[in-house]
Amino acid sequence: MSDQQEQGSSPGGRLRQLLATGVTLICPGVYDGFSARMALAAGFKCLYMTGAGVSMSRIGMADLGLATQTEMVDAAGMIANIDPKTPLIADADTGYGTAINVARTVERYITVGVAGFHLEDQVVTKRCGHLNGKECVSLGEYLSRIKAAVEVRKRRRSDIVIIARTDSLATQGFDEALHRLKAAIKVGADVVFLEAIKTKDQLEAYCDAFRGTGVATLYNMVQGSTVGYKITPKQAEQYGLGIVIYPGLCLVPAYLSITNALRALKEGTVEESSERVAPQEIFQVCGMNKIQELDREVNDWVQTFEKVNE
Ligand SMILES: C[C@](O)(C(=O)O)[C@H](CC(=O)O)C(=O)O
Repeated sequence: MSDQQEQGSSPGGRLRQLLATGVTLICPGVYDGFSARMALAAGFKCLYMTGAGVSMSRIGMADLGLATQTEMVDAAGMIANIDPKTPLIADADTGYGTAINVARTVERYITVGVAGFHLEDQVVTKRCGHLNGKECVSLGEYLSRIKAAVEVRKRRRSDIVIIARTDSLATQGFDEALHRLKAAIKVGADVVFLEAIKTKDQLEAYCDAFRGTGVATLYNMVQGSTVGYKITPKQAEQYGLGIVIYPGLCLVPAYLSITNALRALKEGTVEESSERVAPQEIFQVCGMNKIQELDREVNDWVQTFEKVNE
């Protein structure tokens, strides 16, 4: 019996079940197999694949719209399948082109087992939502992206969760941003994501606008951002937010710790570091026991087979 059959639901279905509980879904941002393994070991119910993290870890580039559809799909598929029972929300940026590119992105996210994804209205040469100088496409072009995603979901009989993100708060203001999110919901998106909320008032108005509508609201907690308004998980629950993503949760500690370790090696003080971990401990987080168990089972089977067929 496959993992999906065992759960009686698809990745999208599992994410929908979590959203239906009404409890704020706290999603750590992961960007590669290692960070995903650590988040799974920590027991999170849902993971978020940060595009910024994938861009930096996979191609060594800042979040400036350089990661391709292929790179994003590969990363998402690998992460989603480490533990298929834990749903993955993946960044789909702008969908990587026009409506037909969006359609292909969604097709491929469905195929590789992504549970939900967010699609935004920045121009294709996008940038991190917490940077200055963003540009957004027209409402019509934005909705064509959402519509393409909705159509693919329907044609594939999929229940993948479509999260409509707008970056237009920075470019056109709060009312237009809200208008875009409401329009995206009418087209068929499931969840809204107002990017780079700056103030408590904006956050409250955002939550009020969707309270009682059955539409879950996503909040992007970019810790350390000089732009975004910061809240705690407890406050997120009080606001009634549906999902909170933490894109930098793994990325920032990795940056700080690795930089320190490199500095220590450069300065010749590496041996003094007290925080050593045995390789076995890390390999175990990355599935060593299960892999070796399977290897032993196969070897035992081969031995029995050889004996019987001597
Ligand atoms: C959410 C986001 O799209 C991401 O890639 O994780 C980024 C986060 C970041 O760059 O820190 C964003 O545009 O907010």
